[in-house]
Amino acid sequence: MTFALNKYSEIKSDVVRVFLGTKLFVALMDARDVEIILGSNVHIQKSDEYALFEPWLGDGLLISKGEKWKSHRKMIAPTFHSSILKSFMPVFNKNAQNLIDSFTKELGKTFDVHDYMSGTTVDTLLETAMGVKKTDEDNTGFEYAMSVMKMCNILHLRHYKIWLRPDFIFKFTKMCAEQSYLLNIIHALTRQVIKRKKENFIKRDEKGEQSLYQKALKSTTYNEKEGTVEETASFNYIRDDLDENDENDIGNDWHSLDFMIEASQTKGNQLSDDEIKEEVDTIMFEGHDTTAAASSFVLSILGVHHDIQDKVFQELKDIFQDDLYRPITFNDTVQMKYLERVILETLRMYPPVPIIARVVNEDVKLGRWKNPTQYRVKSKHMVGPGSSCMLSTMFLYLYCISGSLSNIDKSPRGGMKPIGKAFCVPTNCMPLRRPNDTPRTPTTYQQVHSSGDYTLPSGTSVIIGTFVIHRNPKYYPNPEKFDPDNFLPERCQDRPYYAYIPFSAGPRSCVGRKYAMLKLKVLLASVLRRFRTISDKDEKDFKLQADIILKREDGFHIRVEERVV
Ligand code: HEM
Repeated sequence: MTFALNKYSEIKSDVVRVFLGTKLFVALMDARDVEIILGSNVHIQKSDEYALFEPWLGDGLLISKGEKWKSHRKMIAPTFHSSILKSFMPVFNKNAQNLIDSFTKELGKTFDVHDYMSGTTVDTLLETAMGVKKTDEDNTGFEYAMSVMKMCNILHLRHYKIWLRPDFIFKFTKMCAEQSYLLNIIHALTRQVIKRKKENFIKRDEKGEQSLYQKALKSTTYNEKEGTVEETASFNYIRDDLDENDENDIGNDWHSLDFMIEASQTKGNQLSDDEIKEEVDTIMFEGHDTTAAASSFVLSILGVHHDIQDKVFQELKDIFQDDLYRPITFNDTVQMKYLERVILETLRMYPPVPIIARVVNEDVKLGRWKNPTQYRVKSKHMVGPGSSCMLSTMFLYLYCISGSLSNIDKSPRGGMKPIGKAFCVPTNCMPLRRPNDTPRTPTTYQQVHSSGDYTLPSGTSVIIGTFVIHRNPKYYPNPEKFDPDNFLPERCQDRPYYAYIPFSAGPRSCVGRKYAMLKLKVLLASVLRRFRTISDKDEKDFKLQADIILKREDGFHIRVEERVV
């Protein structure tokens, strides 16, 4: 990633294009160009690279397109409404306590915090979004998390080793058998969960219980442009854990999956059992690995910046006062302003989803946001054979995971090792051509210095490099410095909205972002009010792993010390 960033600093280009064979990829680095794509209701189709997820996620929300995506999104978005999320607070607190118990056993040792964050995240998701409780002996969360991690590694390898992409070749590899084995574990869990919840729904329906889904729809409006749900009335039937005796308390038995099942039975919604399964798999994948990476980055980065960690602790002391270890309420999380800035800054520097890709199905003019400037490339910025440019660097990190299936299990967290600079995209230098020219052979790339009047031809795969945009000095004056104050309101106000997109933005943005922020606050506040985290490595020595989800290749190793209060 650092390599990618250095290259970007050298090139200073807002648009970079690459031909892989006849396929055109264009990377956008200017927030205003990014807005043209992400902010649009038209360019919402994911690029072909997402197709490898299909055996796992089917045609779920992450990949689906057209009317199917639109209607499912509309159905699922209300299930992440903040008032519903409040009812998850007791589960977040319980899982935070489990995490603290695990950390207590690690006192004085160096350990990889990602292992714990990953297991906890799956358990929390199962219990909140899916409504499945686990017993103390139950290892489902961990087993599932490990399977997800290994599946990501396989997908990664197929992105990188393009000859493994066609199914007719892939099915003859050992990896295919491993994939089937892992998908069996993953899908068995989702099938079992759905079956149980459906039985519950039928019982509730027979008893004539009220329809929460209908109420949720009545109390919200769906903002199609932003893909978000807005509250039009209060959900007073959902209990905040601050309320002692709420007569509208319906208990904690309702979860996103219940809503989905109920929605599927509601007139006008077409949602088959298979479709529910696809959405459950999607939510479990999207909601797990991203949050585990984000929380692990926060804990290791605070282990480096002790002054910032002390400020977080001071804020927590001010909020909890004499009762430092009491369960965290939703109201407490609203007061965690500094911790929130720490999380936002971590997601800026280490966005769990470092790249987003879309395909445009019509010509798209960039640079509409300004007077078209001269379409130019400085010759010193041209890229010669065997050298690199920003987009190939992005591919480098997308594809630079080496290793065969045999080493999946050997690496510390079931991950593979990057081969770094050994990767090279075959290139040949070519003069800049107008967008509609036909590509030359075999693979070419070059950068356009500014987006100017550039037009993305229909069929282009558009790459949005969140990681690079988040470190652009145009938007963040000192981008390599971890500074939570980047998110003070006065600093945010002049920054383009699309210069900060850890959850993507626009109609296809992350449906679980509020859930993620709430859960991160509860888990992190619970850990940080009890322990001080210490990293023996400096931030500059963090080795970032080019993965579908951004991680540390060297592992998230920290030590924890109990705080003396
Ligand atoms: C820190 C945590 C998270 C981050 C950084 C994150 C980031 C993202 C990003 C960047 C996308 C767009 C991906 C793309 O266009 O390729 C996305 C989509 C999505 N996320 Fe998240 N996410 C997080 C947590 C969650 C959680 C907790 C859930 C659910 C419980 C969730 C569910 C989804 C779903 C269903 C989509 C697909 C939405 C659509 O295409 O309509 N995410 N997320």
